[in-house]
Amino acid sequence: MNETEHRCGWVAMMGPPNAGKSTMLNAFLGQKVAIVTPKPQTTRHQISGILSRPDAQIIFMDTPGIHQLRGKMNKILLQTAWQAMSGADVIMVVLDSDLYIRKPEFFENDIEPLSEAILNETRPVVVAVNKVDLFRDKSKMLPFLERLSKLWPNAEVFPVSAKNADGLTKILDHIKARLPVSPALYPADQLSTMPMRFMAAEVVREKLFLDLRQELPYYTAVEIEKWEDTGDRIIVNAIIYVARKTHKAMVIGKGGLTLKSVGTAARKELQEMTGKKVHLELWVKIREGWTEDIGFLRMLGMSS
Ligand SMILES: Nc1nc2c(ncn2[C@@H]2O[C@H](COP(=O)(O)OP(=O)(O)OP(=O)(O)O)[C@@H](O)[C@H]2O)c(=O)[nH]1
Repeated sequence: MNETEHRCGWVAMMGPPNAGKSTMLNAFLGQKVAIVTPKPQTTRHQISGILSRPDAQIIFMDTPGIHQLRGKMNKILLQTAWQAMSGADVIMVVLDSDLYIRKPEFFENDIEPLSEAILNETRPVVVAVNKVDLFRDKSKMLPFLERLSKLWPNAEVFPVSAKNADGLTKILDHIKARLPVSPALYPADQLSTMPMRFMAAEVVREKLFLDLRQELPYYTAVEIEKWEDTGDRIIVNAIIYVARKTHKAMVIGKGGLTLKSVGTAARKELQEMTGKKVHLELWVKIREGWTEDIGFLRMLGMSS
């Protein structure tokens, strides 16, 4: 192949919480690099997933959902998303078509923070209208697709299902053609720029989100205190931070059952990811008001 034809660049995946950005990133890569839960706003970090093909390397930045919530942590999450956008060659907006077709009145408010920035964008913009698997009658989507093309005439719109990996090849081909001609920035076998230690914290956090009820998971954070690879075994100590005393009891659960279930699920997944036996110890610590503590949020890697 002609070396000069190789393309490489950055794609920022933007959009409201719960649109399916993380699911789509994992589907593009055919492997899990971002956590997925049914709860909105689980992505706290900018996760880079790297897709390497003989003729191109696409580096995806999965961003925390763009929304209008308050609080220091949310402010930092928003900054992360805007930062990703500023460094991208292609902007990709992911939207939950099911939500906006059922509740069109939500659309304007949800995309308000993005709307003008996208309209004024001079770089290529791709809109992935996700979750189309939820429609048997695809004609129901037409008014929403029309609304989008009027709102952002500069964008290319693609109906897709991240869950069924439907329509993703078309988007990838479209993106690839719009990246700068450049050699690959990362080795072809590297899937993410995030170290395994970080992935481990994300896996524990995903299991907390899946096991805990209501708002509680939003007030938990995970720090990997120890990550020791002994060759055939990995020893991991993780601290789960909670914001209140009562939360600690809930995370541990009756007779320690909740924490045990989180630990078992996380250990299994880490074993699959690393191909090694994993010994995982979880500790729960109270750190009151951590979501408003900038120094602590930085320590967790939530701010650059
Ligand atoms: N039916 C259907 N569900 C999907 C699809 N893509 C994602 N989901 C579901 O939507 C929910 C949110 O998916 P995520 O991938 O975590 O969404 P996100 O945009 O990364 O969410 P944030 O962390 O809030 O930014 C999960 O329950 C997914 O299983 C899809 O194509 N079809």
